[in-house]
Amino acid sequence: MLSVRRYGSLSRAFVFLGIRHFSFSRKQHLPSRCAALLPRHSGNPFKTSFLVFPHQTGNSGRSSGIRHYSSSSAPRSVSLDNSLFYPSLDSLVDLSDYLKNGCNWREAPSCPDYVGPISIARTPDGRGRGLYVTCNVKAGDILIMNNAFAATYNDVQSIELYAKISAIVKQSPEALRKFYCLGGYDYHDDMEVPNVKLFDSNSNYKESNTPRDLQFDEKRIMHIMNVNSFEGDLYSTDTQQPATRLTGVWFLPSFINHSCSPNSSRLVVGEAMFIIASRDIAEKEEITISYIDGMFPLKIREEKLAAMGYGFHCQCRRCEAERSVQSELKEYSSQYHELYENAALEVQGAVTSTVHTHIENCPACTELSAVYDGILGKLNSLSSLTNLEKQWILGGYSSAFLAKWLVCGYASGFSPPSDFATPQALQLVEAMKATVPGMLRTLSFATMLATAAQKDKNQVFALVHRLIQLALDECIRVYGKQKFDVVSKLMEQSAEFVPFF
Ligand SMILES: C[S@@+](CC[C@H](N)C(=O)[O-])C[C@H]1O[C@@H](n2cnc3c(N)ncnc32)[C@H](O)[C@@H]1O
Repeated sequence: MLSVRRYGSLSRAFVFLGIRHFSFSRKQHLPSRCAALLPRHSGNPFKTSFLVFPHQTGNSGRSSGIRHYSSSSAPRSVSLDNSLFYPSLDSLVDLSDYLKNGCNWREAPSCPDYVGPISIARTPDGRGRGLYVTCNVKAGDILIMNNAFAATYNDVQSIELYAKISAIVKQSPEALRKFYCLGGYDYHDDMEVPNVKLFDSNSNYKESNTPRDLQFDEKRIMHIMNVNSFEGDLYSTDTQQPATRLTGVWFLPSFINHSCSPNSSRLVVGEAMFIIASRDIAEKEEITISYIDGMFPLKIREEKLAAMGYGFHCQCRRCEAERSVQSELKEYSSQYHELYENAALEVQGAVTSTVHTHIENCPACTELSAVYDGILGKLNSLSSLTNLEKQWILGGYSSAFLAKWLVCGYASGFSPPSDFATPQALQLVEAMKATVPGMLRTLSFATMLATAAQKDKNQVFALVHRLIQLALDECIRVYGKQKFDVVSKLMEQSAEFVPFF
């Protein structure tokens, strides 16, 4: 079955095909969500037999930005960066079978707790405490594997979660002590910075000055739970089964602050949360995750964060850069805002329909595509922004491109492929990776493009190669470094996911 979720008052439809992957975010406490089931699409035309990798000889064609490829400049043979495939997790836990078999949460392996090179420290700018890396780490490195302190299933109101937490902390002063370390009560007053080892079950760390006589305080516990819980959907490989919603509190991930251009991603395996570096992170840099789906323009991101009830105004570099040109982008931002929901419904219709939907019947997708072209032109003319800042803004408008691209793709059965794997599409993959790395949506888009491009013998080789590299690279940012056969299977599976929702 294809499950469709409507997202609170914004009525945004979220469609997942394949029912294999999960989405996981900070728990949203304000609007309630309901789930509905729709008939399953008769088949995914994007799913194809998977990529043949180019010969691994000669020079790498890896390039750093948005490029135009001409057949004369295209290298005829390339090598792939083998470091993308090395398994660094093997000694801790082997996720290979779980990942290759479609991430069925009911078959998730048990994962040990693991605390990587991290420390907790106060942020310099009033965001409370944060997590920092204590050495340079590489994209794909696992920073944390943390089993849930408490977790519940399909517990929309978190009533069971509260009961579970209460029972644990009433029984164990140690658990109460750790729980009270999380922010959420008397928040900005003399907030303690606990030693990270307190949360490392593999450490013998003992506190020298353990606070005494901590009292069970219902309000405080509820508040901490609300500020720190995550929720998301888990899927089984039985496509008739609706998603199961997991809600829980994980200690160390609770110290991670939000950024709209984060450097880490989350992966949930059973009840264990993995925090994976989704970029290279330098020693002493703060670890950040996105509490929301960050692939939206500023105004929508602000709305989403406000809806979560945290009450903070994001001042990350991406938000500040976008605010600095808000007046120049206003027209596009408002049009995007107006059109997005209808475009989402049109894409949803195209994906679920058993007959091909034509783009002429999708006015919102068509108009949104013009908004994308407009924003692209505007960004090119803005000299006050760096290339990276432009990519951040473009990444936020990615759905404006993807809506029409997907409808046309579904209508044509993805033929001829050269129509779809264009330098402009590649440019967007690069922007999405630069904006929120480690997103399944980007992996899926890059994989579809690479698969399509590869089918066309006339396609410029450098473009195909670059797309494959981007997809491989995104795969380790979503799932951590895995063996080559696992990465290959994950990429194949990712093509079943609709890269829009
Ligand atoms: C899950 S906690 C993160 C850890 C928290 N800083 C602490 O010291 O416990 C979420 C809270 O951190 C703060 N926070 C997280 N990201 C922020 C950001 N980008 N800007 C301002 N405050 C932020 C907000 O107060 C939010 O309610």
